[in-house]
Amino acid sequence: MRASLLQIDVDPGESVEKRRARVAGLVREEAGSDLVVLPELWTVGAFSEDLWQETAEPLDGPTAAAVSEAARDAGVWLHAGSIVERDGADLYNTSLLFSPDGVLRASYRKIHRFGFDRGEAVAMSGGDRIVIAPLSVPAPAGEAGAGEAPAEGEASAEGGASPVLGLATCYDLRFPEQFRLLVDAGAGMMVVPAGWPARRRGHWTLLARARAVESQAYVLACCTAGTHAGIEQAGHSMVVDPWGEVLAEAGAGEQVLRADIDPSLVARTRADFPVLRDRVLGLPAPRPS
Ligand SMILES: O=C(O)CCC(=O)C(=O)O
Repeated sequence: MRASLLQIDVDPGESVEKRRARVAGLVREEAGSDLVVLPELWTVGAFSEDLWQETAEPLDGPTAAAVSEAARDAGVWLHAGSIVERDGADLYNTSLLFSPDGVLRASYRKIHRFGFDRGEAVAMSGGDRIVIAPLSVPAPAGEAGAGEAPAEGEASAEGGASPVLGLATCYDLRFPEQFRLLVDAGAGMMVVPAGWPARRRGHWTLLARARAVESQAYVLACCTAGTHAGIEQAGHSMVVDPWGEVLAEAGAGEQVLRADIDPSLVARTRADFPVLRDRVLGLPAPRPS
């Protein structure tokens, strides 16, 4: 299957409305891809907290409307990055996943809020549940044949695939326990939209690979580019395979990053090098010495 990561420049000189329309156009240009991924808070910026209240929207707000239409026009699965979601008095950093018919199939509220005692950590509420979402990707033209439904995460008898996505957002990448829960829930392809600062780019690329190796899963890590609210963004979106190999890596600026992915590699890696099987769970706490 083909994945396209859209590393969007969140330029403060471009209005939210203009960027929404521009990005919807970029999604349409990815017709032929199977999964398109957008970064975290690409409409307003992951550090533009002064804009969050006025631009917050419900799950069926203007951003969802624009990108679901684009997903339908392009016929792609779309992980639309995240929006500032308003739910009553609360704001959440919420990711949205649309199927190729434009229907919202999953949403995920970022669990770990960044900023310590500032920014997102105080302005937003945190999610309280992990989210996985199965995808079904058709076989490329000419490879279709009669067959059974595919096992999760594996190639189907029709030549299609049904990877299970595990959803996480930016700062979540620092918390391996969340990824272990996603693995246990059946995920084999972690999708991580981000607005990660350039100052810690080394952590971003290292942690994306670490989560792939320890989860024996694909990691699709899609960051923003440019500078907003005075914070230069890391860019360097990556597609990492279950062995930790970087299949594709973007530069620092706005870019469309494409990679061909074989979802069946997840099951094969886990069978050939079955490290997840050797986990020792439920160890007692250390005794005081
Ligand atoms: O963990 C980091 O260094 C960056 C996290 C971040 O920028 C975010 O979650 O928005």
